[in-house]
Amino acid sequence: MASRKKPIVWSIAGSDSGGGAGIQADLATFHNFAVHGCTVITAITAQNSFAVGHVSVTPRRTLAAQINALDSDLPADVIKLGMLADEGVVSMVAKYLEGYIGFVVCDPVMVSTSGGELMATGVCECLIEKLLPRCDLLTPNLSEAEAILNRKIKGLDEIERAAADIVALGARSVIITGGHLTARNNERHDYWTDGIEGFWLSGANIDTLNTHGTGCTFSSAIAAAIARGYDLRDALVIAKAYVSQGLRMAVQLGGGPGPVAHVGWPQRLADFPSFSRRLPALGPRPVFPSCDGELGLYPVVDSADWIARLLVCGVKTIQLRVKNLQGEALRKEIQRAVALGREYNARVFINDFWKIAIEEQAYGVHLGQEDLDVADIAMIAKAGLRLGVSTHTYYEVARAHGLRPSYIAIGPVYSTTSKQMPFSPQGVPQLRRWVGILGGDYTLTAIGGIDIKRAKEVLRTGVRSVAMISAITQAEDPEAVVAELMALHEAAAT
Ligand SMILES: Cc1ncc(COP(=O)(O)OP(=O)(O)O)c(N)n1
Ligand SMILES: Cc1ncsc1CCOP(=O)(O)O
Repeated sequence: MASRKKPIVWSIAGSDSGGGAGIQADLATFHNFAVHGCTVITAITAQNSFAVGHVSVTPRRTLAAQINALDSDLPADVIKLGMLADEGVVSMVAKYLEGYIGFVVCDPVMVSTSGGELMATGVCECLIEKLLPRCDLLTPNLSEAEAILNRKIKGLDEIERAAADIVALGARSVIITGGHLTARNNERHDYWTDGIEGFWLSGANIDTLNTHGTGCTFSSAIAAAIARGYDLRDALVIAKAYVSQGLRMAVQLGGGPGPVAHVGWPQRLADFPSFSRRLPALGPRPVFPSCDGELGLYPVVDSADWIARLLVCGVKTIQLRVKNLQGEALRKEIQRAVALGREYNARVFINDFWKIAIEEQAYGVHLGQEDLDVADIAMIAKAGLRLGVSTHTYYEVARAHGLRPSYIAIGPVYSTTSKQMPFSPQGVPQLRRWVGILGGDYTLTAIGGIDIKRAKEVLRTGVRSVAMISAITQAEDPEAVVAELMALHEAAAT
């Protein structure tokens, strides 16, 4: 028998006869994420787009039989919890989870979009006491967060406190979704925290009445992405993009709010959220100048001598990436690099040292994700420097997108020996996907393990720039390699 490769996700939730939410939305989502969905149906609801007419909670024996049937044959990689209806269901699920070691996402479903009660009174306390401590992630909307905390949350400014308080009740982490909170800068903002770290995901404010199944779809998309091996932060970004896409494409099917659409992996940048550590300020973001066209071949080198050597060859984009100089020696190296850039009319980016780059009026700076924690981004923009940002994952792209930089670097495409990397190579298919999502809005460059042979396949993805260290700096004849690489870039551009 073939071994199983497809991850299994269970949905323990209620059936929505209208097909827009509950188990039905979860299975549609699992299908789009190419995971196998198993179901434990906690209740049968008779509902349409107007109202929940009837709720029949699954008898205990039937509930237990479903769990046992799956547990013995189709064990879950991830479990998603939705409508848990009453205390008996919550208790039985909590008991099962005591022995379960996988990831648990809980959407604390309380009220349907049409206003119908989906959780009996008093069950919330039971959920907090018995289930919260076993939830890796809770995904309440505003009213669910208020019910859990038993207090009103008065707006975006109170969300961080509320999320921390929910974590203090026992959940490992929480994301409060912002669909019912006021929009800011025409975006909706979700906040995640595990009580130590926190971040905001801000996505387009989509004006639609067809929001039925949003919470179910969001939580099941997170569960599916985790089962597919994504880190939680990536899973949140992907799931938010999936829901935004679903809201944008949703159509009204009955007389009331229509269901969120389930139309595959998100593809459009407009659906992707941006990621930021703080709630985005009101008003416009800092603006960075463009790179004046495609970057082309982009050597990353560790000295001004290398810059001089490669600019003579006609290279038009280059980065000074110095790791072993400081003080006056560092400043002198940067000054020389900037002067060479002016002399050869080339784009010289300075890695890491953004303050000196500003003082020396460099063409641009390149920052990694850790640098973003400490750099004064507004100051770089105000000084008129270009900004390039490294990205390795979905959430890092979401973070870069929040800054609207001059270019985004995507890597590592292949494994690299030039830098210790906590990330697996993204591969050419994922690079192609990034080109599809980002290419219309951002100047891009691909980096990591690329040599002449690989550059051909990398350029075939549509990316118009390849950044490299070792293939150039460790070549026997760097000038010849650069000439060949520049020719490849030119051919790809025509
Ligand atoms: C074009 C380009 N892409 C990525 C990087 C990596 O930058 P960073 O993440 O800051 O890591 P270090 O270069 O500092 O090791 C880069 N330098 N250039
Ligand atoms: C700095 C950096 N960031 C992502 S991959 C990488 C190293 C690229 O070096 P090489 O081209 O030698 O693989």
